[in-house]
Amino acid sequence: MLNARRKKMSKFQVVEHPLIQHKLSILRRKETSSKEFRELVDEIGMLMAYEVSRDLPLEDVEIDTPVAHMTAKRLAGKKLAIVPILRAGIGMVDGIYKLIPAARVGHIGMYRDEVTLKPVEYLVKMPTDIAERQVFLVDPMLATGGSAILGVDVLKKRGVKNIKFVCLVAAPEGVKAFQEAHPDVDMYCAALDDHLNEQGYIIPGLGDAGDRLFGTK
Ligand SMILES: O=P(O)(O)OC[C@H]1O[C@H](OP(=O)(O)OP(=O)(O)O)[C@H](O)[C@@H]1O
Ligand SMILES: O=c1cc[nH]c(=O)[nH]1
Ligand SMILES: [Mg+2]
Repeated sequence: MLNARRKKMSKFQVVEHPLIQHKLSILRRKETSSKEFRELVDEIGMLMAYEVSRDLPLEDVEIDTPVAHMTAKRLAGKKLAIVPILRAGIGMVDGIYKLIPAARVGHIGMYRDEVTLKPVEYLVKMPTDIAERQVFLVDPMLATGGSAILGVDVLKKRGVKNIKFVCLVAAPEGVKAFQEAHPDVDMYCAALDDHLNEQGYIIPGLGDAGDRLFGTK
């Protein structure tokens, strides 16, 4: 069940903004170079951040413009962190950072074992006050869901209570597994694709996001 029809299920939102959908189609094409791929992931990351940050609370602040005094708005209290799942998640950080420069960045290193498709954790580095921050956990791909689920486990183990997961391409299998494991974490993606193939790749997908970003393999 993909939507939040049951009482406790998290939100699952496909962000259908035309700019995101246009850029995603270029991203998927096999002819797209690593340079273009990096630029597009950066741009789509920024556009996704616009949607994901829509409900951030505001507070009043007194300011002076050159001609008058006014009560303006600023982001209230809640501190933010962007946490990419390495490697591919790194590609989404800068775009979000540009919009929210006060955020801190934590890193979770993980790769998928090619045979078992289970995630293997190799690095965790978080801001010391991560438990008090709202976290955007980012990774372009949600396939079986194993990496994102473990990413949220890592954050919850460190006391983080407010997490949103942001990806570009999701498979239905991964969405289902994620919602079952973490029904309290909202999910945002740019596309919900059809299925996983036998090697655990998203179909139609875009191939291996990490390899395309960094020109490996
Ligand atoms: O939902 P899952 O089945 O866990 O698959 C998704 C994971 O696979 C990819 O990472 P990969 O293991 O290729 O590592 P990389 O980013 O270093 O290439 C991707 O960036 C996700 O982290
Ligand atoms: O299709 C997929 C699945 C997992 N990881 C990727 O980079 N691509
Ligand atoms: Mg990879």
